[in-house]
Amino acid sequence: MHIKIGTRRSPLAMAQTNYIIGLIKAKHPETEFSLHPIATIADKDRVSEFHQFGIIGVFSTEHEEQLVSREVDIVVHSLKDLPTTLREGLVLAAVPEREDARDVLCGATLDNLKPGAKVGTGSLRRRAQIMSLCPDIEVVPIRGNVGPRLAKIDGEHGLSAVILAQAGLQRLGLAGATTELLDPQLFPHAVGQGALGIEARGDDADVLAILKDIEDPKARAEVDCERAMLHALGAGCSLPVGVCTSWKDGRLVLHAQITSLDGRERIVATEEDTAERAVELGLAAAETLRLRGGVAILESSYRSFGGHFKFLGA
Ligand SMILES: NCc1[nH]cc(CCC(=O)O)c1CC(=O)O
Repeated sequence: MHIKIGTRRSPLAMAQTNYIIGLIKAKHPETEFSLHPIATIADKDRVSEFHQFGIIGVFSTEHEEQLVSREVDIVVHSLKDLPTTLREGLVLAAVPEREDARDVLCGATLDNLKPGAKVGTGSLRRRAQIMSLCPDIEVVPIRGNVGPRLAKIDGEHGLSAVILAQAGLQRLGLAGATTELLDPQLFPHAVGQGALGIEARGDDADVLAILKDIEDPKARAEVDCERAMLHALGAGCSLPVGVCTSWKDGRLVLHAQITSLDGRERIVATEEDTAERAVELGLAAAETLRLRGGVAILESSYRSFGGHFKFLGA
C-alpha cells in the first residue's frame, strides 16, 4: 500500500506528518509514503490576522482540494485548525492519542506580568482570556511559525511573554521554552487543541481501515464533543471559545467558556455524559452557553471581523 500525504512545509506541520507516518508504520510496516507539500492561504498571506479570514479553513482549503482531486490520500491536521464542516466526500478518519492540550506562557508568568506588559498572541480567544485574567496588560497581535514567535520575547517589540500551545512546543522539541502551563479551568484551550486529525476520502476503504488502527477512542470522544459544541455555536477556532475536557468515573466532562474580546464578560458551562454520547454532550454545552448569553458575545466578536486590519482595541 502506498499513501500520498499532503502537508504544509512549516516545521510543525512536517513534525506532525512524520509523527503520523511513524504511528502507521508501527502497525503496518509495509506501508510506503510520499509527501506532497503545499502552500495554504495561511502561508501565502502572512499579513492578516487569523480572525480576518473568518471561519474558512485557512490551513485546510487547499488540502481538501488535493484530497478530492486524488492528488493525495490523507492530510494530517492540527485539529484546532480544521473547520468543523469538512468538504463533501471527506471524513475525519482518525484521531490519535492527544498531546497536552493546554495553553502556556513563554517568557513572563501570570504572577510577574507587570501592568502595561506586552503579551503576544494572534488568537482572539487567547487575547480575550488573558485580558480577563490580567486586565492591565497589553495584547500585541503576532503570528507566524512557533520558533519566530518565541524569538519575539524580550526582542524589538518589547514582548514580555507569548501564549502558545504546549503540544506544538513539544512536537518541535521546544517545550523547554514553557514558563507556565495555564490551568485549563481558568484558561481553557481551543477546541481540538493538542490533538491531530487525519482527513481522508470517505470512500477510500483501504486507507480508512489502516487509519482506524491509530485512533485513540478517548481522544476521539473528546474532540467529537468539543467540535460538536463549536459547530452548534457556529464558531471557528480563532473565536473566543475555550474548552477543557476531562474524564470522571469513565464519563466525559466538558467545561466551556466564551469570553468577550475585552475580557470583561465570561460565560461558562459544564456538562457531562457518557463517551458514546460525546456529540450530544457538545450540543448540550452549546445550548447552555446560548441560554446564558454566550452567542450574543460571539456575534459581537464576528462584527469586529469586517475586513479591518487591526485587532479590535489593539
Ligand atoms: N494555530 C497554529 C497552531 N496550530 C496548532 C498549534 C499547536 C499544536 C496543537 O494545538 O495541536 C499551533 C500553534 C499554537 O497555537 O501555539
